[in-house]
Amino acid sequence: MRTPITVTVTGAAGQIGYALLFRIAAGDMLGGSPVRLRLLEIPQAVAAAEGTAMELADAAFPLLDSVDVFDDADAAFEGANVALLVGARPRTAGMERGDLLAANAGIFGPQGRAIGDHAADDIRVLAVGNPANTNALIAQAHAPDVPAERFTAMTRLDHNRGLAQLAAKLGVGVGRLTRMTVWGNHSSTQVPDPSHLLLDGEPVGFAPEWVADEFVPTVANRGAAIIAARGASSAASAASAAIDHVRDWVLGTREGDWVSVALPSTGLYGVPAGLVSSFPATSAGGEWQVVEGLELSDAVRAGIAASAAELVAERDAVRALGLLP
Ligand SMILES: NC(=O)C1=CN([C@@H]2O[C@H](COP(=O)(O)OP(=O)(O)OC[C@H]3O[C@@H](n4cnc5c(N)ncnc54)[C@H](O)[C@@H]3O)[C@@H](O)[C@H]2O)C=CC1
Ligand SMILES: O=C([O-])CC(=O)C(=O)O
Repeated sequence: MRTPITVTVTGAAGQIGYALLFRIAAGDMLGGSPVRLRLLEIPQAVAAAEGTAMELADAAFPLLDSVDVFDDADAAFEGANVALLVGARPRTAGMERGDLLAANAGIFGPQGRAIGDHAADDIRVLAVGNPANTNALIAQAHAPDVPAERFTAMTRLDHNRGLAQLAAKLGVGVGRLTRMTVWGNHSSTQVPDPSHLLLDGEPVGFAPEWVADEFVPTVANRGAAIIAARGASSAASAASAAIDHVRDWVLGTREGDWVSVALPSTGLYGVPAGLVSSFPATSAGGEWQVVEGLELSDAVRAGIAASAAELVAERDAVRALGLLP
């Protein structure tokens, strides 16, 4: 039997956690490797996480080696090869963006430190909890001994939402489409960009008016549309996107395709170095490589700059609160 891979999931008793854990345990994320799950929750939600652990046992997944529940980050990240940071402080009525950033810095800073102190040397981190990009940056800044590029944030749901809209527009299955791109922050300033899309390997053009007036707003506001329809934010689709992100990172992206990943910028495409921003990227050998040299329209270039400015403002707000080392 292959060596089990240790996966720590925070916010395990939440709605994304409930969808995510069963997919991981079923073997959807790690190419058939056995998995050890370590679940982190706040003390009030530990009982609920224990209940989910009981259900995971009852599903009798052949690849599930063990499930342990913790309310202590140091213990939860011990030996972790993959960390899925899903638990976050949601925005509540009357809460300013600065309050939200501060509350989450109080979660992601200590978790970053615990990852640096306790995780395995090959740790790979995906921040899902919002504001995901800045939460990834905060965690990364608290783990200086871990290579910065091991900290990523999730824009794969936006990427997949974009693919779904394009497939519907073209009247084809999503499996025939490659090279969708999302740039920037996982927020309403994100830049969904279909300009490099291929259908069966061939370029497809879209009217700039349709892209600007329908496609971009539909993808960027899809999270809010789901909340309006469901009365709760996207959960199973978010879990599915997290599975896609980690699977592609560990096992590699498809030949000829790329995906959207928020990772620490090296300055490419004018995004200030260090910000965790979404780029088109391929993965091979367990490492993301940003796709370089793409030609960008003026609209996309301006959108990337505006989304980067929002990320700078988020970073500076956290820094001003003394929450970045
Ligand atoms: N990046 C993306 O594309 C998406 C991100 N999200 C975000 O994912 C996050 C989770 O969403 P849901 O599962 O629907 O929320 P939820 O509220 O159902 O669950 C969150 C869980 O996190 C736990 N938690 C809070 N603080 C924690 C801490 N310090 N350590 C461990 N656990 C902690 C809570 O007890 C709760 O069980 C939210 O921030 C949401 O906005 C949601 C959809 C898409
Ligand atoms: O909008 C939200 O609150 C949840 C989210 O990040 C998304 O669905 O993209």
